[in-house]
Amino acid sequence: MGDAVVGIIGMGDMGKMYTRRLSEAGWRVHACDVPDKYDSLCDDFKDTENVEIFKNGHFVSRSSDYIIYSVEARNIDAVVAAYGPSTKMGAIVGGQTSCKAPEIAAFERHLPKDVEIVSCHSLHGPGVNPKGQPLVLIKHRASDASFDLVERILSCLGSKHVKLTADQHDRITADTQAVTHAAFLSMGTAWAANKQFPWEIPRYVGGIENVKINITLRIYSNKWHVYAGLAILNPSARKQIKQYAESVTELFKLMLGGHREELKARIESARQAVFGHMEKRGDDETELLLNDELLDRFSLGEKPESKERVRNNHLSLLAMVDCWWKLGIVPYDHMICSTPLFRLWLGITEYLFRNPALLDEVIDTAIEDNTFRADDLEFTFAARDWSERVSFGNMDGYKKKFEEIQSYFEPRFKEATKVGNEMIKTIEENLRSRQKS
Ligand SMILES: NC(=O)C1=CN([C@@H]2O[C@H](COP(=O)(O)OP(=O)(O)OC[C@H]3O[C@@H](n4cnc5c(N)ncnc54)[C@H](OP(=O)(O)O)[C@@H]3O)[C@@H](O)[C@H]2O)C=CC1
Ligand SMILES: O=C(O)C(=O)Cc1ccc(O)cc1
Repeated sequence: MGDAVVGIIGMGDMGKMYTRRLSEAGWRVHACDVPDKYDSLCDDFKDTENVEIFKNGHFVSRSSDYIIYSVEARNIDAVVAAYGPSTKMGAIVGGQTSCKAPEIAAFERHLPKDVEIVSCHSLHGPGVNPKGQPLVLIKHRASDASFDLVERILSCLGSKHVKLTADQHDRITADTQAVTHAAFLSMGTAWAANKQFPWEIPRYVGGIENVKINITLRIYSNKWHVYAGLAILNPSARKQIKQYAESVTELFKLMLGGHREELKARIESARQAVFGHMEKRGDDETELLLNDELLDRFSLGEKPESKERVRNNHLSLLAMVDCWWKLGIVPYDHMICSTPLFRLWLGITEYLFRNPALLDEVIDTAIEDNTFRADDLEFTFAARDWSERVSFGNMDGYKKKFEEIQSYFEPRFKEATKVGNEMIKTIEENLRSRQKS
């Protein structure tokens, strides 16, 4: 490989994943975490060729040609302030944080002027194979040659390079990530509030419900700071999450009031705005992202004996499409820059909205069936509460709530991660083979 040394500051899940893949591809990697983890990191990487662990970011910065900050978004300013001035003259610096506005601001504030800036963002978690997944690259302050070098270095991930500005990145990820997480966080909050493990209740098992359960558990098994950072530090995210909470509230009020025609008309307008273009095309691309057989395969619980699907009003999905409509978002426009969770989320909303019989059933259920009222009430409270914590920029409040619910679901994480990984892998393979054919 070339002579360039890659520096990684922050050896958490993402930093380690990058270090392993880059070093396997033959790049020399200089890495560090906080000084307390020096010994354990040295131990972890003692047999890994091409990797050298350093005590802190000064040593990494002064000796590396492309330095990637892979730390918590909320710490980015302090960490760049500490190590940025030690950057090797003429080196390139980037970051892996999920929200670029604060990262770029920190680079501009603290890096010497001779240092170039090319940032990145892998749009998947550390446990997902990066091959074929989108990797956003941001040429913020760099020559073409430096940008080419970064592309060459990161090409070993096998990801799809998506070139954006920092601003475009934040607007798209607010649509794809922040609001998607808000929906799943709210589902988990409602289940915990009602003391449910949804896979243990027969009416929750199967199809769309499997995706809801697996993704919710996947999110809660992760670190709070990832989700807090990308929601609270991204200025566009607040508006999306707030609209989602408003859509949930307004639709729930229509259901409670028994306003069938109004509910129906509103859902139809949202459907037209988000999925209407597909009806007009009639080509292969309009095939559904997900199907029954695929959706039914990944369950944490036993499927009930009776084949009959249990009705649900799917408030969380109705509100998502309502929210996209109100904000003028066409989610398919963001596919090039989407995460596996977003594709699954879009997959299940599409599954509902492009099936007229199912959508009619959902409306009937919403108006006539009281079985879900308690769940929907808690879900509505939850969506609003998450939105408020995000709007107030309340990191501590976010952490407290997240960790409380996390501990409720904790006993099932091991199994859920296994099933969730398998689900993502299979569904992604299915999507890929469809794109090829
Ligand atoms: N997890 C995911 O799915 C994805 C995350 N990201 C983004 O990547 C970044 C890293 O995420 P992830 O790896 O999951 O998080 P982790 O918490 O696993 O890793 C961050 C690491 O940075 C360390 N760190 C903090 N301050 C310093 C410092 N001054 N010097 C050196 N190391 C430091 C942390 O130590 P300590 O714990 O002691 O603070 C921690 O080990 C985040 O910004 C996240 O938003 C991007 C794509 C996917
Ligand atoms: O797919 C998702 O939305 C995830 O939850 C994983 C994730 C988290 C943070 C990122 O910056 C990118 C991907």
